[in-house]
Amino acid sequence: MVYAGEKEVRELLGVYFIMGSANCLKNPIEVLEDAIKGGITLFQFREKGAEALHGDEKKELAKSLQDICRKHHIPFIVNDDIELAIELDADGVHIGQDDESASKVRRRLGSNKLIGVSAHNVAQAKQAIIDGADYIGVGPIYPTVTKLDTEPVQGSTVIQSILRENIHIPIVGIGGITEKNAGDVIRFGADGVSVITAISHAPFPEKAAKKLASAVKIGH
Ligand SMILES: Cc1ncc(COP(=O)(O)OP(=O)(O)O)c(N)n1
Ligand SMILES: Cc1ncsc1CCOP(=O)(O)O
Ligand SMILES: [Mg+2]
Repeated sequence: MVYAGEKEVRELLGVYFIMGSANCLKNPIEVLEDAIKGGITLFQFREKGAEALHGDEKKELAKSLQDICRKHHIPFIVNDDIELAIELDADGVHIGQDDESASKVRRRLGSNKLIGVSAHNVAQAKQAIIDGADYIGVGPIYPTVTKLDTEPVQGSTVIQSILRENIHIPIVGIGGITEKNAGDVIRFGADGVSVITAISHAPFPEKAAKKLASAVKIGH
């Protein structure tokens, strides 16, 4: 998939669903299919944590989820695992400050893949641009129980300081985002919201994704 540019990336970030097998209360394939029906715009495969799959099992799940994404024209992003992303010809990767450097990843993936970088302050946002990132993930905006090793909760502060400095890069908020606060995250200045629990733990993931999509639309 080749990305036309920044406007398209901002639109793709709208409702960015992140999931691995450990996050799901039911079959991840069903969860993803429901989330797509509900209107997610981007998907990240994040197979992480004590219960996560490894090796061939991880790859097989990734391929099944990628097939569903392809069928519905939803870009498929891989978290952390650059080798897997290259092997599957994924649409992109998301990396954090402790992962492989974004500039190296850009050189490895070439110019037509989407690269997201986690940024926790203005300096990291500026560096992400220099390194060739297409978007930054900023968070945790609210308290989250999904990731234990996070930076302190930021609320609106980091997004607003990035915007105040006129740093120009698509931004997605992450951490503790629900249908109730998603609109606020957009009003802080984010282009979209990324969620794990709000969709993967919802009794009806399709409904949850629909409500998030509508909150994001209203927030804009
Ligand atoms: C969209 C998005 N934003 C931030 C993150 C977090 O990445 P990272 O800091 O590398 O932490 P892990 O997800 O790897 O535990 C993300 N995955 N996606
Ligand atoms: C991966 C990640 N990075 C910062 S917070 C977070 C977890 C977000 O999960 P949830 O939407 O369940 O709070
Ligand atoms: Mg990471």
